[in-house]
Amino acid sequence: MGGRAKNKQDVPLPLELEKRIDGKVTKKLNDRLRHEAARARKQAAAAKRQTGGRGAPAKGAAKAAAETADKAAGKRKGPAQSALPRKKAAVTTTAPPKDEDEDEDEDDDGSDDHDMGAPDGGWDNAALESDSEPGADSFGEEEPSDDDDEGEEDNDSDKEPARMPLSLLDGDDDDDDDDVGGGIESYDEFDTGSDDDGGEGVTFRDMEKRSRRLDAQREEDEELARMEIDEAAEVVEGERELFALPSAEQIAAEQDAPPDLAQVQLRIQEVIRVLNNFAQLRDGGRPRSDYMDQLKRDMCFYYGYNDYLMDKLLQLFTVSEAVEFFEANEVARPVTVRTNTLKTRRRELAQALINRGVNLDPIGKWTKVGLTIFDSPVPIGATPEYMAGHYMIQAASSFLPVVALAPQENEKVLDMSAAPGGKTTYCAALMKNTGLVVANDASRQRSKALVANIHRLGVANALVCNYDGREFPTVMGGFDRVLLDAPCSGTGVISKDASVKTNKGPEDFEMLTRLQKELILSAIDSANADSPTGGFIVYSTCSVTVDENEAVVAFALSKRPNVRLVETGLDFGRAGFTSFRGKAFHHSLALTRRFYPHAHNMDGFFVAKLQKLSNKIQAADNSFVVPAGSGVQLKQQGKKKKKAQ
Ligand SMILES: C[S@@+](CC[C@H](N)C(=O)[O-])C[C@H]1O[C@@H](n2cnc3c(N)ncnc32)[C@H](O)[C@@H]1O
Repeated sequence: MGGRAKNKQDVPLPLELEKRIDGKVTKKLNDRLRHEAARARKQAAAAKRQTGGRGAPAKGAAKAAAETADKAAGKRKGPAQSALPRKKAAVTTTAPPKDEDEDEDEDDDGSDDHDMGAPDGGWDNAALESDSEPGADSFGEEEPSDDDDEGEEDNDSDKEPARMPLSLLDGDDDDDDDDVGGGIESYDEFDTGSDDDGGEGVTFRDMEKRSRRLDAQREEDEELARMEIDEAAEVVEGERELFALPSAEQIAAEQDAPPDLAQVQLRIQEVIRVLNNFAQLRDGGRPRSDYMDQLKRDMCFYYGYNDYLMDKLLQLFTVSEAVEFFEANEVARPVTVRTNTLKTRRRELAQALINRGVNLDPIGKWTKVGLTIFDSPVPIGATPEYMAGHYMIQAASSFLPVVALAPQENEKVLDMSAAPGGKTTYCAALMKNTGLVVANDASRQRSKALVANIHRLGVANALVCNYDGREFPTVMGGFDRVLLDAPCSGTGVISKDASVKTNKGPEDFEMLTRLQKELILSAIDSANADSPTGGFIVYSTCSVTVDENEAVVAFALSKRPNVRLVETGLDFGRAGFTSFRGKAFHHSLALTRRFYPHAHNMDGFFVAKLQKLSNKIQAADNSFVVPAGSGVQLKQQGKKKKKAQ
């Protein structure tokens, strides 16, 4: 289990690290750093003016201002922290103005910088937006104006950098902006005050002097503004080139060190940024595979997947979308219920639950029986309505195969792997308790819940049995519709069962896909192509891997040319893959539907609908094979028997 999996709470980052994060956080941080640098310079300029612009003292103030700004920006020298990816030019992008650059190497203590910024608020921007003013303000008060001794400055620079009290790290961005504005205002006031030297009356010459000083001041301000803009551009540009993959030594050191989730999360973002703009942001000649390898390592650790599954899932998505998928798997899907229309109507059920204080909404336009439960003061699996069978707690995705199957009244329907019965009972409801639903499941144990649900929901047209689905055609056949909600790896329901992340290896997928292929052939063979109303088979899984979905359906199409894919009737979801990793599937695979937690806010799911066109299969030698199960075979055998008699 990876760090992220163990600790779903977002990770507070040290300021030092926050500085490097792409996007909103980085922008805010950069804004803050620029504010601080500008404020420091302005304060230095103010100090300079205060001393009449007489060189040395102002220089000391400016240097101190720059030092404070740099410290606030986490600027440091010395060896990079072990195993941290180095960011080229990261320091220079937030550097103070030129006249202070000479001291850049001296102002670094760096030992405790991580203490500065670990925000309590976690991985949001709150703490980032807070902690600039106190340092800058205290700087303004603390710095002696007459310290221009280089030696002393050097010594000062070796001192422990002043740390901001943690209590001061809790402000917000607005405060920050206000204070920047406030700084400028007080600067103006201060400056105006300085003109009233000695309380002398204002003379024309004074006015000229003041005017010249104001002009000089304006020029200085404009220069500062230009520098700020240049600096901002430099930061953006710098960031583009900053990230470098860790060296082998750094990776080794990282493996020996305690896990650092924040660092890994940061690197995931950086690598994705590089991969998304590889030509511009790659590090020298490093190939894409180096970045992918690092990304996989980091994501396995951060999200807690084994290498095999990580590889498999990364094949499905762009790296950015893969992260969305992994993130969505860390969040529970909304609780949803299906109204049992054998006993009530959705409106009545909703009213009854609302009367109990339940906060709910319809799931969406695509279903007339689903409700999303946002919160409930009572356990939703123990209300009187639940006990009375007015609803089934059922994932929204689990409605989809039944919607696609669309069983009709008086039909004969097979649910080949039915336990615990969410789909069986939905079929029965759509069929208004008419016809027959054969609810089969190989597991006797799981069938107990199936039977219980059938009873609770008042299903009267179901027959429960426990065959291995692979032998079903030899047991019973001639179904109008067959649902195969196949046993699968569960990669679509990781938010419900995180053990999938680590407990599925190649042998599981091999075993499962073999079983799925055998089951789908059985499901096809159990359907009657001559059904006046049906002849349909729906194959579904709660997995997102291609092996268990498109590849299984493609296999079925190749082995059973008497079926074809048809529209599922689901007007959302993504089209299935028609090719994957160099392998082309039949173009009709686009008719299958994929659902993802990050895209559809429901469990990952796959739905394919097949129509059986004939009960016979034409063999290579042009003879016809009639597999057991369709019902036709029995008739033919009967005919043969009659002939023989
Ligand atoms: C995804 S679950 C079915 C969920 C069910 N359709 C529902 O909606 O409640 C897969 C089921 O397949 C059953 N199963 C596994 N191997 C089987 C086999 N060879 N034949 C029939 N059922 C099998 C499992 O016992 C499990 O209950």
